[in-house]
Amino acid sequence: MNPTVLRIEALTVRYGAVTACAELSLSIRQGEFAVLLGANGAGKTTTLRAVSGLVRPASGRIELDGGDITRATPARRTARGVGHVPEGRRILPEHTVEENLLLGAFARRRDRSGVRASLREMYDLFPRLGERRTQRAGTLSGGEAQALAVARALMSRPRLLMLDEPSLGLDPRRVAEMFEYLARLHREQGLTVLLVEQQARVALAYADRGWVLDRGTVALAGTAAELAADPRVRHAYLGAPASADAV
Ligand SMILES: Nc1ncnc2c1ncn2[C@@H]1O[C@H](COP(=O)(O)OP(=O)(O)OP(=O)(O)O)[C@@H](O)[C@H]1O
Repeated sequence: MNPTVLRIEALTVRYGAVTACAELSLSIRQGEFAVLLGANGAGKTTTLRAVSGLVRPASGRIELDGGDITRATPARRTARGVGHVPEGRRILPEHTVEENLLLGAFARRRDRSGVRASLREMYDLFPRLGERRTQRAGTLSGGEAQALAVARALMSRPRLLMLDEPSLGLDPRRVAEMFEYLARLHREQGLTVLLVEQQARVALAYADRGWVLDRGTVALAGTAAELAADPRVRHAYLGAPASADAV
């Protein structure tokens, strides 16, 4: 069995009086493609933010490759292999495509030849970014901007790539392309992926397994096939009528 890349133990995160994660525990093994599902406000985004160090947990523990990162700075976590594509992409519109990519490799900046090689890899993977490398990122289309956000996270050579709603604002064809691309990275490079996605059908088609969060805690866990067949998931996230599940 592959080693555990990410372990979250009894994570509690509060925003004032709101408890966003309530003793949440889950773990992901190397090379898994995992998905977090759940209604709005279930705590999915907060879980990713806690792993990348953007929110401070009230209690609990987060481990990466067996090492405690609960109190590490976000930069330290990036250097240790946490890649995060936040909701809304957060690319720098005034900077060029290439400058955005180089920012993703900031922790590796001394390895100039390695960074150059990664840039070439990204332009091979996303030829449109190569064509536009001297263009301001603000001029990219929605699909290209999403590709840039993913490529920027990959420039840090993450052990774990977390993506928050990567399908947001993309048309169905681009969503399929992006998932195909992630699946290829996962298959060919063994990249470990943790995805938050509202489009449960497409996410479960690509993921190995997942969790459904409810009020900050894991309500259901299973393989992607088990979740896709579960009446509660089918009804709440896959658009199946409740009556069809009653039999
Ligand atoms: N910055 C914040 N300040 C106060 N409350 C917040 C903040 N961010 C999130 N929350 C609250 O924490 C809870 C969990 O939110 P979170 O964004 O993690 O859920 P989510 O499952 O990602 O939902 P969505 O799909 O809507 O992004 C919600 O009740 C939300 O209103």
